[in-house]
Amino acid sequence: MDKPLIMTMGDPTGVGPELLVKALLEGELENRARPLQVVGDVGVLRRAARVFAAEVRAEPETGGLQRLLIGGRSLVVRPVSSLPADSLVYGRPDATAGRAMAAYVEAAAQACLTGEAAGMVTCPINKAAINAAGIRFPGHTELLAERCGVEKVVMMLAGTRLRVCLVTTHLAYRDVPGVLSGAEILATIRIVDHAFREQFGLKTPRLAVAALNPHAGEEGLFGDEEERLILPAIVQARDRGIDVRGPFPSDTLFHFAARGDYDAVICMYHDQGLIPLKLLHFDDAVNVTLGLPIVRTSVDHGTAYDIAGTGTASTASLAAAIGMAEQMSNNL
Ligand SMILES: NC(=O)C1=CN([C@@H]2O[C@H](COP(=O)(O)OP(=O)(O)OC[C@H]3O[C@@H](n4cnc5c(N)ncnc54)[C@H](O)[C@@H]3O)[C@@H](O)[C@H]2O)C=CC1
Ligand SMILES: NCC(=O)COP(=O)(O)O
Repeated sequence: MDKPLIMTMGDPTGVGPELLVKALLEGELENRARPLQVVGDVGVLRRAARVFAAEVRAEPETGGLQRLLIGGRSLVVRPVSSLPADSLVYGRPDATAGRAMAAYVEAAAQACLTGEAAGMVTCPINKAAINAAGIRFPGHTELLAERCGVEKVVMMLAGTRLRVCLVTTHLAYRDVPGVLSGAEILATIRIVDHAFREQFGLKTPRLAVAALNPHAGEEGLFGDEEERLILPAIVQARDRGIDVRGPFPSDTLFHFAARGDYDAVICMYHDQGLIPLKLLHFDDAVNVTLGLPIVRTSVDHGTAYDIAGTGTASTASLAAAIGMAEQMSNNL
């Protein structure tokens, strides 16, 4: 049988569990290229089913798995926690919930690393809660890099019109200039170029690099990172045969990328890339970790506490993340 894709349930107090149930009830998890499994918590998924007034029946399954029939549709679950589902409060994850959401990620990564699973698709976690549980990572991206033994990975958020790839990820804005280096920028460009060729089938990816400062530094008047760090990295990448241009002022670059001039924009920091991306693709973008030895995609959004438990969260990003994981796992 085809290896499964594993979906992690995410924060039990966020929208992750109900998104999985909603996608199941919408038929989104059926007739996929690969079988799907959820790593999570049966009690929490039962609670999520109640949001949609869906009946749940449990059926025996082998190999430590459990099969839930939710509204008549089948979901295979790897139970990793047994949280007191009915006393969890939406938007209030404690350290126990933090430990559980990290354990889902660890279990899925392990299944991918041992070759048992073809890839993983993650639902959102709360970074503060996993840290409260003593798991010192700012996000999936960094945790997975460490667990896979990879020094550098790249967070990419991808929509049909725009893809953004980040040189730096989860850190305070004031720390960005100090962390940026020519080596990090070059490594990011190389990982993106390699992943596009090998995993996304682009023969010659066309990459653009965003400047850090207004007007790309205005000849040094507003900062020198462009001349000192970004341009030398681009020159080195071009010497290696990569089609990469820039640094371009970022106020105009995303417009040109979104109209199709480039396959991806290399961005210096999180919000530089995610603001234009979410403006265009709030519902349906996918978060992908490039440079891992395993396939990992994710929804592009967070735990959405303001609507958790209402059943209104959109499943579009989850569906797109599953689709992209299927595509990437076929290219392994
Ligand atoms: N991959 C991950 O694990 C991610 C986790 N987070 C975590 O999520 C938590 C909340 O982050 P926020 O910045 O508030 O972002 P958020 O994405 O959770 O919410 C921002 C706004 O978008 C709406 N929204 C989010 N997803 C939606 C969906 N599927 N359908 C309809 N509306 C949706 C929310 O209701 C909210 O109004 C934080 O703890 C953060 O660390 C955030 C992003 C990614
Ligand atoms: N905003 C995107 C984001 O924070 C993704 O974080 P993660 O995938 O590393 O958990």
